[in-house]
Amino acid sequence: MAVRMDVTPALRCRGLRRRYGDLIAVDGVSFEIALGETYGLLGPNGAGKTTVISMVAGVLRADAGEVSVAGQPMTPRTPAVKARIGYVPQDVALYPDLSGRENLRFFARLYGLSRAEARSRVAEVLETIGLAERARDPVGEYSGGMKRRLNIGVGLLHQPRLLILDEPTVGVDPQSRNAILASVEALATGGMAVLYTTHYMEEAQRLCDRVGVIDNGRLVAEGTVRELTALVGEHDRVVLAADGDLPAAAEKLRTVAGVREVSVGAGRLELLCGDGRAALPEILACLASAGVAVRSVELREPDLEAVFLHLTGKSLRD
Ligand SMILES: Nc1ncnc2c1ncn2[C@@H]1O[C@H](COP(=O)(O)OP(=O)(O)OP(=O)(O)O)[C@@H](O)[C@H]1O
Repeated sequence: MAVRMDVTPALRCRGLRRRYGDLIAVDGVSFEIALGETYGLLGPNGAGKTTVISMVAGVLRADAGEVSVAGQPMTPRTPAVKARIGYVPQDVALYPDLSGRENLRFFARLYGLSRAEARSRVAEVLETIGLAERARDPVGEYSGGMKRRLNIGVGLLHQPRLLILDEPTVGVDPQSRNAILASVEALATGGMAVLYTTHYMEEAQRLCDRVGVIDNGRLVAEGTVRELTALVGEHDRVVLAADGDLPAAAEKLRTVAGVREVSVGAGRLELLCGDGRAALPEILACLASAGVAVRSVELREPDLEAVFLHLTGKSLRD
């Protein structure tokens, strides 16, 4: 007998729409997140990421569209569905005079955990967010990044199946940024579905199993990083700083297998290759035989920045 797999997604959104006055902030957004999957919404400031996830989290009414969590439709009358979600907004709402542990205990009790449950759950969460050692200090003395981490901890207290994070690393120091990324990775490995918004393509590349590229309120592409970079033609760029007769060397390089284009600048050669890594040994041998001294080599593989530029004609960065 065939085994039936449960393929109900952790989250399904269909046709989400929202306008603010004349501005259509979100214009028919649909996507799904599987159990244990980390899905990134990647787009520049103002693309509509916060509006999408506020609707997903049930804190903003959609003008149209549907959200279901683990197969259950979400409506204002389904608090049990909301309870499966941990939503971590950009704004931090914590009590500065209370310690990190006291803040978490307060929210745990608010979520209805018993005193004993709260104590053990708070201890677990402090480990997950890497703040156990600072748990006794008042939150007013925390760095911005530590406050962000504690905010994520609040979203984890009730053990949600789906964690929604809205640009959790914006304005955060590098140490906290790393701690946040590592926590998300650990949670995903533990089976949590994660919806992560960011305008940092490095974060999307590191964390996300699949990425939805959002611009002007629309999803313009979706897929794994590999699938998305294939959209731009999968050309690697090899940039060499070199001394010698570069125009003559460029002529020779054009005959090397895998090299598609060669351009020459002052002390610099730039090559487009199908697979830069594979072509590199022959490129270097060719340059050596042409009497060119190579000072540095840089291999740039296509990234999500290139994908975004390709799809929208704009840069992700401001
Ligand atoms: N309450 C509001 N009233 C009017 N316009 C709004 C409101 N909230 C958002 N907008 C507008 O809707 C669009 C989408 O905003 P949103 O915050 O969802 O984008 P975002 O991708 O999350 O950007 P950011 O990275 O800056 O948070 C923007 O043009 C924004 O100015």
